[in-house]
Amino acid sequence: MPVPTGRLVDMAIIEVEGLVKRYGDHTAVDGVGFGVDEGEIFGILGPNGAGKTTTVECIEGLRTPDAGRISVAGLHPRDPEVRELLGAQLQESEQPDKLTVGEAMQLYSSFYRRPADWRELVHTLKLDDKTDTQFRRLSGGQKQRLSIALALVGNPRVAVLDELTTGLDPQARRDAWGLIEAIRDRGVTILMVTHFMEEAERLCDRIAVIDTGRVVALDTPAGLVARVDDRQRVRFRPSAALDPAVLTALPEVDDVRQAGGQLVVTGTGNLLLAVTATLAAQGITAAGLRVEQASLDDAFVALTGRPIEV
Ligand SMILES: Nc1ncnc2c1ncn2[C@@H]1O[C@H](COP(=O)(O)OP(=O)(O)OP(=O)(O)O)[C@@H](O)[C@H]1O
Repeated sequence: MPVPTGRLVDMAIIEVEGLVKRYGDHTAVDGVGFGVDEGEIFGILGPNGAGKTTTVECIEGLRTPDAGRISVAGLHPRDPEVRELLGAQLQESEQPDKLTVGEAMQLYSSFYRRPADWRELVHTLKLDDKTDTQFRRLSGGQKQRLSIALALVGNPRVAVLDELTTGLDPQARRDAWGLIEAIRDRGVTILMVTHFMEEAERLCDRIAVIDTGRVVALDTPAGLVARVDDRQRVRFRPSAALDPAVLTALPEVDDVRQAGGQLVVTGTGNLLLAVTATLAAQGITAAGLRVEQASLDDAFVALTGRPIEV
């Protein structure tokens, strides 16, 4: 009898097939499927309300799917063993106000058979000097770091991070990215939910783009961008007010966005010529005109028909 091969059989630590979850009449997750390989950082990227959190909550065993199949290391999400091998950082992870960092770490350690050394984790997450600090006195970045430490205290094989960097300032976000990479380097597989393109592009080995409850693409960041390789972006400051409809009417143009005082026009073909000719016909000059290559943002627009909204 042939031995089954292929990534899903050999390597996927999380397998999701045909996942459906409804809330009343609303189908929040509509047939989602993907496999997460051991050791990778796998991103679920999509706009607000796309069904990302619902998907990961089903994987974490927190919600019961209406249809489909999920396995975590070959186990059902509700299998008690999954609690030992999957560490979840929840989107809004609050702790009792008066609980200190050290108390929270000790409490969560007690839930697991083989907990990590919590003091070492606190050190890795740069919370050493906060072990006696109450939760309510932590900054936003410190609370986020504590939530990662709590997700890792059970020594999981898989960490699920949901919108970990939302609400953080740019420096704290970059620090969190470094931490996520450090966690992966410890051999932990990471499933992360994000709606930040830059974050997905920088961290993820592969990304499932989810829109209105469906996976619209699954690829490496470079693979997603390559799908829209012929796409370009023209950026400029118009010398006078310009109705974006004049540009969106052009066959070369897919999207026009205002970014500060600039217009950002995305499209294909001879986009630059089409835009500059239209501006000239309107008697408008374009200051600081730049042409840029496709990015993950463009791939997202191409895949979903609209920019991601944060
Ligand atoms: N408990 C619930 N009851 C009813 N509707 C819900 C519930 N949880 C989520 N929804 C709806 O299901 C859809 C998907 O929500 P979900 O939180 O999974 O999306 P998301 O992609 O994670 O978005 P966000 O980034 O805003 O968290 C949304 O329309 C949301 O309003």
